[in-house]
Amino acid sequence: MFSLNGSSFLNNSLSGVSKSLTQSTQRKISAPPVVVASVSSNGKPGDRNVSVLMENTLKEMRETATSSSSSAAVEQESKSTVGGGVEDVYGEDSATEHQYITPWTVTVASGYPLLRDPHYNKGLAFTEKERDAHFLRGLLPPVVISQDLQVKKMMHNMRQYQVPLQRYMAMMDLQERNERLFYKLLIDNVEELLPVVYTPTVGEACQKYGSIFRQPQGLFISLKEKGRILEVLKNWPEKKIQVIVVTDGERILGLGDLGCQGMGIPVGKLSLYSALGGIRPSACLPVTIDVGTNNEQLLNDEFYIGLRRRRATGQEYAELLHEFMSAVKQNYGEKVLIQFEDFANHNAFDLLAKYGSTHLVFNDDIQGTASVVLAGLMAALNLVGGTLSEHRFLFLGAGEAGTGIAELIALEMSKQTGVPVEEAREKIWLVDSKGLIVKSRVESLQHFKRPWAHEHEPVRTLLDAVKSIKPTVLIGSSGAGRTFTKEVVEAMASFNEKPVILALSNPTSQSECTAEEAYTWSEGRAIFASGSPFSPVEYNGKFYASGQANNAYIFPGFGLGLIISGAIRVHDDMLLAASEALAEQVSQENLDKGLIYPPFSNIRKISAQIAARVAAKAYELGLATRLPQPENLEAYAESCMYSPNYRHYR
Ligand SMILES: NC(=O)C1=CN([C@@H]2O[C@H](COP(=O)(O)OP(=O)(O)OC[C@H]3O[C@@H](n4cnc5c(N)ncnc54)[C@H](OP(=O)(O)O)[C@@H]3O)[C@@H](O)[C@H]2O)C=CC1
Ligand SMILES: CC(=O)C(=O)O
Ligand SMILES: [Mg+2]
Repeated sequence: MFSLNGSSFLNNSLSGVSKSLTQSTQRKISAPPVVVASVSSNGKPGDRNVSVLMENTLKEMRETATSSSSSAAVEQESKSTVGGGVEDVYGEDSATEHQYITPWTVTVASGYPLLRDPHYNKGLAFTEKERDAHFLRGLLPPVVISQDLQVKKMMHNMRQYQVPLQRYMAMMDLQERNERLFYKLLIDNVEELLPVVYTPTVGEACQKYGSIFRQPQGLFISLKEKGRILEVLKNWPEKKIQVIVVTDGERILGLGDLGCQGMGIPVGKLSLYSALGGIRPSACLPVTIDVGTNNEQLLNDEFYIGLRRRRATGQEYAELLHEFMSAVKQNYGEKVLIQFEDFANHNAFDLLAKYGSTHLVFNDDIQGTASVVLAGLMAALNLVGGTLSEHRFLFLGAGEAGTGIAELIALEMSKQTGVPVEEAREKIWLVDSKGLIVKSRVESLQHFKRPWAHEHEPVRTLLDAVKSIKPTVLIGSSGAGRTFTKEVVEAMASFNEKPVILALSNPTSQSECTAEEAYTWSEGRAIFASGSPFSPVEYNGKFYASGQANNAYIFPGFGLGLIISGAIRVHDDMLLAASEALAEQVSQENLDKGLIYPPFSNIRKISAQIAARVAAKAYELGLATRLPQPENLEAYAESCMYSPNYRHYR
């Protein structure tokens, strides 16, 4: 924990601040948009104590600068000329060797640094008045344009890039250059840009992260930092963190172990938290835990950015994760949301179980995916008829996504019908890489598969499982592309008037089938949605638009709901509430087009509704700490949402 280390630190550091601020305030006293501090390793930039200290000092020095009498600080300055030189400006010389001093740089972000500060930069949108007030004259060409025109220009430029990765890099550059413009662009063009900052392009970006790496985004916590994670957290410039998305890079989308290069995922997910869910960007912290990688290609890649060793496992892994979880709680408190993302299933379930009762944790792949798929199924019932428990479900893939979804469906069935969850599970079947999960395999199954081992003779292939189970709903969550073959889709279409087919695996290359395949092979009868987006498909002169069954519909609003209610734990009923809220947003017009998800263009409104329902559930369950409960949770959620429009600088 940062300590002022007695009064010597305070005195020495303040004398330096005094001088620097006196100079700043002489230059420009009015309204600095930001105070930037560069400090030694004991005083962290942005540390709450330091910030308060500096803000107070800044205020004090403004008064000092306008006062004709000499202040105590100035006296201190003039006295401290002991160690040589004309003046001991920063108190370096008057400090003994045993005292700590702080190499302060206190500046107002005006002029050139203001243009280089992504939080405050507005580029050509700085007004004439702002250009005068903030020393920007000559640093920008004469034209002043609106943020809307900047958006139009950026979109025009983006559309020139033919290669998706170039668009991704352009977006990342923009995020690093002008944060508000980045979010405005993303919010105003969400359907076009989601595939750029998120799946599928983010997958390619992670694969090539080492080569395209320019600026670090987020915190990298590796085994090298063991024993020092709290210290590392304090290096992050923002202190009021509300959401952390953390990965260890072992199961990045359906692309496998990408080690430290998985960082693209927390960065992408958090940009959606802000754009789609309205969480302030400064409250979001992307983290990658680097325990090595088993990806030989990366280990041999000279541009690889992570630890060049094989993955730590067992105690070594658990200890690092535990230190991280403890440090997060110590640094940010009980109510910071920790979203586990793209961990391999042999760690994901255990981490969720271990920290679910002590931290506000949410596994997006297990829980967020479950909630989004359940919502899609609730909407699909309007097209295919029947209740949830009147359908039969078959999954290809029995990992985090597959068993997570299956469990939430069973829970919802149980709530609707009153039958025990164990009985509800009997309507749900899963296939893994070894075939249908059946009772005779139970001993060799991982714990999360065991509840799904039903009485049935062994079945090796998906096609045989489809023929035997005759599901009404087929869900792909295997990460294995093109596994819904023509025969599989045709079989589904042979005994279902409207087969529901969800190809959840990401990115596009891993999708179990394409939209075109689903519609063509089912003769236009499939109700289809996929994890990564597909363009509309023409079949027999009719256009079919498929929806995107992706947890991006859920986690931003879900997280917002937890935050606005001050929830301290995640509960399954909150996932059900989120599913209901999302399903209700599917209009008759959407359904008429065969869509089981609403368009992303309306996502902020949808997120506010999800947030309101999740928050209401948190209050109902006694898990909310923000009291009293706001009367209108939806209006409250909307009022809390970050807006990327530029602010005016005085
Ligand atoms: N659309 C969305 O919102 C989301 C999509 N996903 C996607 O789902 C996929 C899986 O993720 P997740 O569940 O976390 O991964 P896991 O690794 O936890 O699970 C994968 C499962 O698929 C099985 N499997 C793999 N290959 C085959 C194959 N060829 N035939 C049959 N079964 C196979 C595995 O079998 P075994 O156990 O025998 O190894 C395992 O049961 C990924 O592509 C991911 O991107 C994930 C989360 C959200
Ligand atoms: C969408 C997502 O979380 C995944 O594919 O892992
Ligand atoms: Mg994921």
